[in-house]
Amino acid sequence: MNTKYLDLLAQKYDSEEKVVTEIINLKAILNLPKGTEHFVSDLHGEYQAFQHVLRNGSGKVKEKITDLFGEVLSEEEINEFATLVYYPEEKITLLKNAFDNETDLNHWYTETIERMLKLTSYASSKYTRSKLRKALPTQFVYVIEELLYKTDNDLNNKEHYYKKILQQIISLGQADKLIAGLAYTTQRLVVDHLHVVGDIYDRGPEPDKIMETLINYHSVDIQWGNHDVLWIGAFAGSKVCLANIIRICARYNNLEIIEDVYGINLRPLLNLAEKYYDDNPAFRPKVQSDEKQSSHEVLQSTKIHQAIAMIQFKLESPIIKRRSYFNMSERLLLEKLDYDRNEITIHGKTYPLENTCFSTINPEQPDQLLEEEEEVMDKLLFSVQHSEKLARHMNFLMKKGSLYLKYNGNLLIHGCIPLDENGKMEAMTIENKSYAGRELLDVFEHYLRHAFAHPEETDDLATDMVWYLWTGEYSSLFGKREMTTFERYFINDKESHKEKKNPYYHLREYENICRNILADFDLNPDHGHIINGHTPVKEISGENPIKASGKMIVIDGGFSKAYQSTTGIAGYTLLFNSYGMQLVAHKQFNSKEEVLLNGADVLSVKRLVDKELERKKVQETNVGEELLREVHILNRLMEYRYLN
Ligand SMILES: O=P(O)(O)OC[C@H]1O[C@](O)(COP(=O)(O)O)[C@@H](O)[C@@H]1O
Ligand SMILES: [Mn+2]
Repeated sequence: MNTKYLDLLAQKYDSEEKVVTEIINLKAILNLPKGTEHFVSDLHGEYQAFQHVLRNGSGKVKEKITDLFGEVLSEEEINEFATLVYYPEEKITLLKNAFDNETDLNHWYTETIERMLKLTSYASSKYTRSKLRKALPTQFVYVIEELLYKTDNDLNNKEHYYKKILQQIISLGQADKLIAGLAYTTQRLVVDHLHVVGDIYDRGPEPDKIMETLINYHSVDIQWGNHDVLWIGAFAGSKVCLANIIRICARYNNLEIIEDVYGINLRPLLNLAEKYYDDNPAFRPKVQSDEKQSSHEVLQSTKIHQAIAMIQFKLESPIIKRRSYFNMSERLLLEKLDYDRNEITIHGKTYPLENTCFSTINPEQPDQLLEEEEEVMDKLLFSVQHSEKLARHMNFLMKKGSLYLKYNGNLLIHGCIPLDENGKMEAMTIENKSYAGRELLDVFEHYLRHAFAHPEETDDLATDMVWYLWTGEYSSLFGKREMTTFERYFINDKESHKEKKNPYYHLREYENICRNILADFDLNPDHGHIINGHTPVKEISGENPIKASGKMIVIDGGFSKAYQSTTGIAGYTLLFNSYGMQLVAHKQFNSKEEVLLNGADVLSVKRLVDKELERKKVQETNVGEELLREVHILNRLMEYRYLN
């Protein structure tokens, strides 16, 4: 090892004692039980529901409360206490209003703080003291540690002292803050690390708030979903991705995200939309917002929706033409369209067109943008690339995100590994080289990162490739043969709307298929699992989220309200702690207010996916490997510096 490096390290560990202490500390950590990983996916802008799942740790918080107080508290009291841990500020306000004298309130404070301390202590029992300290509210660290680490012996001698501390906290008006601080500490301790298996953006109203939550979260990684790369693509300079995100926002009545949240000026687009489009039932927003929306506003969205959809279709053409290996010529729909007869032939079948809005199309050159359309897109792209908030969110997605992740022996991926009917990994030829499986995903990620690093390039291969990830047949994020957006707007026959899934989606039921995939990623097929999001699990029709004898777990969180009627539940999340994996099914989340008032928890069944024969320790994890490397280096430092 480079002695320069060791000299540098010696500046931090400038005495034998310091090195020894750190080695002992790290080795001890290696023997602690592994921390709990929490997996969620397909959040789709549903910030409130996501918050709830984070705050209750997919049921772990209540489980700990029940372990501790199951004998002494009634179910109702447990629910109430759990709600206090989830939403401390709001719940304290509600509860406080119910007291009519100070003595009762103070009694409640004392009892609650004592319970909270017990809970924090229990939730931290598998961590080091130093880790707990980092999770404590900074202004109370000293006080809490005094209260937490009292032993029975201390109690004999210092009972009065402890009582005094509590009384002081209450009389100084600090009790609310302390309770809330302990509640958040517990939430944080219950989940050590969060995995977001894709699709933070689109459909729901508050993806930006989810991003803020993730930015502030103590430990997280993200596997990009197809919707996330669409946003990354837009920011990286892809106009067709940009047209798509605006189209989806218009479709789901979420244009405020573009305009108010990210500060992107939609005025030029609106002007264009007002000029060329009128009402059109196929383009009215799919979801009406809760607040009363004026019919004028709905009409505006409907017009914008058409304007941006037509721009999108036009922008697809040149990419399909310049990238023959995308194999998408069947999608050159504007050119196949018979404008006189108002019909189109797709895959050999001719369909009449409904609800058309082709007033900006020149049938001779259907993919040509009007000058005005071009101008609008230039302005939009400028605005997108200069949104400070969007830049922050996209940078975070890039920093914490990847197309797939190998973590503690498992493979996390939003969509799929493209397979043929025989289970062989499908190869895609890019610039005369062919790639499949892990190699293909690595190439995709390489292009995506390149596109992001070069936002000024709008028509290069890397930028086109981001769009391919959204919609191409060999995309590991899309996982379908083609996207029938055009058909769903303009063709009545539902047969034409079907999107054929990659064979992966039926082959992933088989254990040998999953084993092959794990092996392709250099993971141990005996121990590893594949964890997918992307496709809602239709519990209603008996679909099992655990497939291939437990090798495959599909956790589409089902947060998206628009999809809940097809799944029958709100969705699944996954927990992986030292004892094994648990799949948690969530019932529909209605509102925070309902939880606050009725203590109703949305959680239900748990299914054991895998039970560790022996409790898994930190040393068997990714983090453990890191720590072992550190120990190795410190040992070298010890020999080099202090043992000679
Ligand atoms: O429900 P909508 O808005 O029509 O969207 C459907 C489109 O969304 C997709 O399902 C992709 O989104 P998901 O990743 O959430 O499945 C496309 O395959 C499909 O064309
Ligand atoms: Mn998806």
